[in-house]
Amino acid sequence: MSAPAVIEVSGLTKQFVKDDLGIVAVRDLDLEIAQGGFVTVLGRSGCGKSTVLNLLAGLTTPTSGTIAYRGRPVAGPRTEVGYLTQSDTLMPWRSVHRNVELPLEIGGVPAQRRRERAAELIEKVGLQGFERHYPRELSGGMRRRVSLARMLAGDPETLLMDEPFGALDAQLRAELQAELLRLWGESGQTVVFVTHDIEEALLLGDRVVVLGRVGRVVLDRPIGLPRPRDADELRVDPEFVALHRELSQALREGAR
Ligand SMILES: Nc1ncnc2c1ncn2[C@@H]1O[C@H](COP(=O)(O)OP(=O)(O)OP(=O)(O)O)[C@@H](O)[C@H]1O
Repeated sequence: MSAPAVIEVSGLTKQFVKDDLGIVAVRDLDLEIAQGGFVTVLGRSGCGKSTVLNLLAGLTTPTSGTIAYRGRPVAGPRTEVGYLTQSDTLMPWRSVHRNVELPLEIGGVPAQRRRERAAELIEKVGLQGFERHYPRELSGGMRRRVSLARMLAGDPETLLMDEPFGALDAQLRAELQAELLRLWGESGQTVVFVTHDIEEALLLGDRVVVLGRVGRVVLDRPIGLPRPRDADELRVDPEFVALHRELSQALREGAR
């Protein structure tokens, strides 16, 4: 039996108004995200990926269409859903440690447990030694990692991630991808991961949804590559090469 849908999107349209002109960012999108899946959403810049995630997170409302989370209409942000946005949302007046602790503080977790959990997560994202630094004292990549740790601190059942590793160097990206997969494998969390990188989409996802202009689904296919997936080995794997070609073709088609 297939896993129940956590997110169900139907006929989703989002139009922005700028200088009296309507800009359609997403038109008539249908999408179901099954519980426990790792879905990568692949698309070129401007195709509406962030808009879709903002809508799924309940940060903006659809112009038309519906979004349901576990069968209930999405009416705003919810604690079960963690969202790692493209832009930096760390609190500048809080140290790394205090930023990571924030969701635990909001959740009423006692101070001692909070400290331990935050320390664990800071280590996981490779930032031990920087606990007392402030966001302005960190590189862009380090700030992304703090944001990742903060999101994980809330222990959300669903993770929405908008190009979380795009700004990182290749080595660190590979390490955090592996860490994310490990966490996902252990937790049964549902992940919707936006990227414009074909290789990343294939390394991570058990399903890839390719979006074209205005969020049109150009391709939606399961990825059966065995795990763990090693980038160096995959690059010479005929199945991976064929998938890479298929996604590349879909991206081109989506741009039309
Ligand atoms: N607040 C807004 N007001 C007006 N137009 C917007 C707004 N947000 C997004 N858009 C427009 O909607 C379209 C989709 O933008 P979106 O940020 O969702 O794309 P994206 O696929 O995430 O791009 P990227 O990969 O570059 O982040 C773009 O044409 C963008 O200009």
